[in-house]
Amino acid sequence: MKDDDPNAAPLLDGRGLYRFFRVGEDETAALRGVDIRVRRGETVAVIGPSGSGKSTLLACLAGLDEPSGGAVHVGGTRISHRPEAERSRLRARHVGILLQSGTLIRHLSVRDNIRLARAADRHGRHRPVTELLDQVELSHRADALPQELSGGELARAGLAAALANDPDVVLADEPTGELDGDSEQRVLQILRRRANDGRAVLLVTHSSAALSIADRVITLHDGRNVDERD
Ligand SMILES: Nc1ncnc2c1ncn2[C@@H]1O[C@H](COP(=O)(O)OP(=O)(O)OP(=O)(O)O)[C@@H](O)[C@H]1O
Repeated sequence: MKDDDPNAAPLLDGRGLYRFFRVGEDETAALRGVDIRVRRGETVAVIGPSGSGKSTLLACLAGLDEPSGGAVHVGGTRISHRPEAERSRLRARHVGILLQSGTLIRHLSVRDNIRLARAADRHGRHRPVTELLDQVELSHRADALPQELSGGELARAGLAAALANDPDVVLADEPTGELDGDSEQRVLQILRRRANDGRAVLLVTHSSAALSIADRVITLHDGRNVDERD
């Protein structure tokens, strides 16, 4: 099967995903049978109202959380329903994560944050730190601490760390949330290029600029996919 065959195995594959949360007597069904696939070369956006399950879905796809039912495969390997240590290892190998809250460690420089992200996958496809800094146009800020960066620089530093192991899949939760137009465009261009280079990108977003780089948009409502449009 060729990579450009629409039936080729997706790089990110979540099937029949359920996630229940129990708080006291109450049970919330955050996901109720979500199916999501992102193929090589694709950027897919997930939208939906507050509480529809977007963050829960992203956490399950990243192996940060376990679905109550269904299965997640990344790069052809099952990441769900494994011990935490194994999920961490697979995550470091296959997944780059960008969270709104940021993923950088405060007391480490941008350069050391990227090194740390690389070290998480001991045998991985490490990209040179200088190349990563260059790609996000932050070579001149390599020694800065995260809190010394502007919002746009911080987002790009997080992106460099997420790309450090050349992941098959990038999962991003509102990656351009607080950014002005120029910074937003720079981050989106890097993400779009990732997909064009044959990886897969999944974005949870409300931004129309971010939606414009997506090949497909998936809408969640009450923990279910309600439709899909190109
Ligand atoms: N750890 C948790 N414990 C209990 N309920 C949770 C937990 N995490 C999420 N939920 C519930 O699951 C549902 C989906 O939440 P989720 O955060 O995935 O939605 P979302 O679409 O990302 O929302 P938003 O756009 O507001 O961030 C909500 O009803 C939420 O209250």
